[in-house]
Amino acid sequence: MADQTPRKRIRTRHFAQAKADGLKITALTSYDALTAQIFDEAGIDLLLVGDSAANVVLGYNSTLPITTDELITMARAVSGAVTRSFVIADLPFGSYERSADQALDTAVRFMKESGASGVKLEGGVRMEPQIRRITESGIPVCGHVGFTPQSEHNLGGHVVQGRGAAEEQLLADALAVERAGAFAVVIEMVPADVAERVSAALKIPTIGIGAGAGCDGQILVWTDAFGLSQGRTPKFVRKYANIAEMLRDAASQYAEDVRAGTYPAEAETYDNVVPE
Ligand SMILES: Nc1nc(=O)c2c([nH]1)NC[C@@H]1CN(c3ccc(C(=O)N[C@@H](CCC(=O)O)C(=O)O)cc3)CN21
Ligand SMILES: CC(C)C(=O)C(=O)O
Ligand SMILES: [Mg+2]
Repeated sequence: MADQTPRKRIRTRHFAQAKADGLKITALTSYDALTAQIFDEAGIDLLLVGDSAANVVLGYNSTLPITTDELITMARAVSGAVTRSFVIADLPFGSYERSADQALDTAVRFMKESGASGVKLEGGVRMEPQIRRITESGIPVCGHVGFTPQSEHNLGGHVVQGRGAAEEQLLADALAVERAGAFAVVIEMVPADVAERVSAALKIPTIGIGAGAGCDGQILVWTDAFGLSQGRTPKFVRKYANIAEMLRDAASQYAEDVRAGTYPAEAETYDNVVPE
């Protein structure tokens, strides 16, 4: 979608317009002000303060433990750092499943306390009441269907969704998200032909992750795409940089200079002249 030319703040209507015009939507996760400002300057349309922060920031092995308070702090940092990107935050596991009321309470907290422009939650048909209640309260919602990491124990691990007979359920889930009023939907780890069919069937844009090029946009966890995540990354990740190597080299160079006494040099030191 839109190159960097218009610096006007992105709104939900721009995502609808992008789909109508056949312009791809660009999205990345962000968890702090430093990366948010850089991705905003780079022209990324949508920044997701994902519960993947549980994995890539906090070092947990699933997204389940991260809390609403923790994500709100990160969402506030990201929201405050952008001038153009549309910022949404994940509703964490346990903060919306019980009822539409619970979901609205959590979504309202994000809007009041973080300055994000919307929220994302996982689930299709089963989350229709939640999505409807939040959108009817004036809060943009992004859905998330296919592989939904908060349900990984129920899904039996990181497993591709929507294959074979499961294709119809996936389509039903995506249609439910649209019917409930969402402005977009993330489709995760689904065969490319299935995601393409869902994208064609929906009026709202689809944002794929491991769902092929037929989606209306793409999202990746930034630490995966730019080489900061440790260990093996999912098959769908393309590595655009090796930030981990750059940081390691910079840190060991610094340590070497300190040990050698070559840092700090005189120019990096204060003299003892009392100012007038
Ligand atoms: N760093 C990170 N990247 C992500 O894309 C991501 C997260 N964290 N946390 C939340 C969810 C979980 N997701 C994941 C996590 C693992 C696989 C994965 O390991 N996939 C394997 C195949 C399945 C397996 O063998 O476990 C793959 O090679 O694609 C995929 C998506 C996507 N999201
Ligand atoms: C992978 C994306 C879609 C996500 O939900 C996250 O980063 O938490
Ligand atoms: Mg998430």
